[in-house]
Amino acid sequence: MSEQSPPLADRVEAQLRSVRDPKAELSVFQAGFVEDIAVDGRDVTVEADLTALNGETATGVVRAMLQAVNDVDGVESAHVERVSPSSEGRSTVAAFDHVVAVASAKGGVGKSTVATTLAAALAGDHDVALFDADIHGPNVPGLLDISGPIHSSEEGDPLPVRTDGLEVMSVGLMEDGAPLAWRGAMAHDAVDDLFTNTAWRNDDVLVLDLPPGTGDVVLTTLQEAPVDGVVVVTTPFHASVSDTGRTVELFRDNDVPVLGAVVNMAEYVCDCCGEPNDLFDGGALPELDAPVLAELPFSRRLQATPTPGDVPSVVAELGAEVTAALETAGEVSVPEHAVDIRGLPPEERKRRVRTRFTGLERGAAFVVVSDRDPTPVGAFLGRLVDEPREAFDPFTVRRATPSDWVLETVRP
Ligand SMILES: Nc1ncnc2c1ncn2[C@@H]1O[C@H](COP(=O)(O)OP(=O)(O)OP(=O)(O)O)[C@@H](O)[C@H]1O
Repeated sequence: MSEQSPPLADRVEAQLRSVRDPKAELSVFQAGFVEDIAVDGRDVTVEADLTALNGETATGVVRAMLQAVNDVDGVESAHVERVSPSSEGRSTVAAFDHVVAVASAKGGVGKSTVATTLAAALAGDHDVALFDADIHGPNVPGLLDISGPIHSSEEGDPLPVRTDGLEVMSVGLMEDGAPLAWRGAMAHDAVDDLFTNTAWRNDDVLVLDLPPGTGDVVLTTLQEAPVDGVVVVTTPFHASVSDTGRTVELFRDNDVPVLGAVVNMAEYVCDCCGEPNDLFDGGALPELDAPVLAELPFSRRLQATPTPGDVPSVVAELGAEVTAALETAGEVSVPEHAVDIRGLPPEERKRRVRTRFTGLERGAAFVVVSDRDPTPVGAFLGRLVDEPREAFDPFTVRRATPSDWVLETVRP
């Protein structure tokens, strides 16, 4: 605060405490909006960072602040200057403890609804950020009832919009609605730029709302970002579940761990009689090779703007399931007979593989768990038993987590 005229500055500050953040019911100080109060004679300038508020709300808060300052005895002129915060102390994607992506095989199944309500559920216990990577249909701002523009920090980094402690970034927050007109590389570069440079303050969990489908943008994002796992959203409709099954397979083939599935619009509970009704009459559904994390009903409550930390119980349960899945997503279950060479020096890796493999009977299963791609181990195994690589059948290598690979074969 300025050193000039402390008594007037104190009175201005006291008066400003009556101005509230209309969304959070906090004073503008508690909400962290007031950066500085400068008093020059009878002129007062309040510096305020209102980047967390949408345009209309911010204008209302500025008006209320001006009114409050003007009401203070001794003030001749009042000004409110909007300032940008600094990126200092903020982090980028790499800083998050967990990154969870929400995907769907097709559009319109409720992917963005699941992403936003999941973020709101997790926000009860964590500092959560939500990134809307859906270039052509960025629905997240609408679902959360927030709007842009996106502000930049003093360093020029894009700042997320804050709503009840949840941080949100979306191309849909850009002022002129440009994303809808973007195509291909331009759109991809814009999202990439936002994804890489957004200066987050929250750093526990980042929820990523992916575009629908399994196009290049989706796969590249999943492979480039430090994603712990994906939640896939489907409706309980035969074709939707089959498509989702293929999506799960594709993610696994591309080394993306799948945390589980959300079956959305599972049933509709009648407002009048409370009777649950199926919305889709598809008979028996195909098996999904992923655990079902939640079955969400079709409900008007799920169409309403979610409140971070205060979500319907079915969504809170989804949050708990995802939290539990994230805890184990970084772990790979090592079969008892596997050779675990993670973290070992090169010579020790070779020694363990040699000892175990040469001790096996023909036809016995052999499994290696490694912290790097163990494909070259195939040639080493061949030399050990003087067999060509083709003699190893089956021979599979899969990336079980972002940092664990599993090699499975049989001694020829
Ligand atoms: N469980 C539900 N109960 C009631 N309405 C729902 C539910 N899930 C989704 N909706 C509604 O369905 C519409 C589409 O949902 P949403 O935008 O989440 O789908 P999406 O899969 O993200 O779509 P897109 O493919 O456009 O990204 C929205 O109006 C949303 O409010």
